[in-house]
Amino acid sequence: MCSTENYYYSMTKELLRKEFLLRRSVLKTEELHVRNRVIAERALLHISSFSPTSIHTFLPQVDKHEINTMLIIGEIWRSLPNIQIIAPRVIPGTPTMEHFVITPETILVENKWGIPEPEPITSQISDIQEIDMILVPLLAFDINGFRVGYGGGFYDRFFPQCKSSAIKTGLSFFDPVQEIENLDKFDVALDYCITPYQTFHWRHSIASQLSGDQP
Ligand SMILES: Nc1nc2c(c(=O)[nH]1)N(C=O)[C@@H](CNc1ccc(C(=O)N[C@@H](CCC(=O)O)C(=O)O)cc1)CN2
Ligand SMILES: Nc1ncnc2c1ncn2[C@@H]1O[C@H](COP(=O)(O)OP(=O)(O)OP(=O)(O)O)[C@@H](O)[C@H]1O
Repeated sequence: MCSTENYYYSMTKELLRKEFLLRRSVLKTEELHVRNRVIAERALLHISSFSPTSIHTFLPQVDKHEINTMLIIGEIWRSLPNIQIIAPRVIPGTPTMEHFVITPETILVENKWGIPEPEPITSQISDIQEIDMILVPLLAFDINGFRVGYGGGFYDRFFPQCKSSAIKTGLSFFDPVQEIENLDKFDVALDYCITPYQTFHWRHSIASQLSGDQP
């Protein structure tokens, strides 16, 4: 796919949230379908290239036009069954997530924002130190790998709990912006970001871009 939507500007997190929530909300069903499919294909190639044993992923709010990670999860369950999938649950009233192993049998319940989460009593709690790769939700990201989410700070609290070798891979329907103006000391940069157009890579803090065909 080719992008005609490059954003060469610098904005605050608050403005980026508004702008990219809007851009996401106006994507038509067919466009969402195509972008989701291409991102899932790229993500599966990316995953295969690292042979992780354990992947953490958000569970999507598809009606809010989040990236449909169920396409990725379903394919892993079908063709890479040895990979353990872990999904988060927000501990109500806190800025913290807990994390559960999910299988096709896992009972999911919606939290107060409508986000599907593993039911905590019947699901198996996971060991965060086992996670090899994290598929990270975002609204916008910049060319240095910093991201903007819904503003809860959940992922910036979660990343330092993970082992340092865990690969943080963002998923985005859109290209990066030039700069997020108001980063703070808690912001943790991504290692990779997969868009429908290319896979960005910042491992070892060298901002580089892989060509479109590479995982
Ligand atoms: N699918 C999914 N799961 C995820 C995340 C995500 O981005 N996507 N999160 C990523 O961190 C965490 C949830 N983060 C959230 C942070 C703030 C608000 C929030 O403040 N919501 C507003 C309403 C937002 C709206 O619907 O426009 C509110 O409660 O007023 C919601 C979720 C954990 N699980
Ligand atoms: N590890 C942390 N310890 C304390 N405060 C934190 C930490 N991480 C983030 N915060 C604070 O949480 C608030 C929200 O952070 P930010 O705006 O970066 O959220 P976000 O990355 O958009 O949200 P999310 O990670 O949930 O998608 C900010 O005030 C930030 O300083």
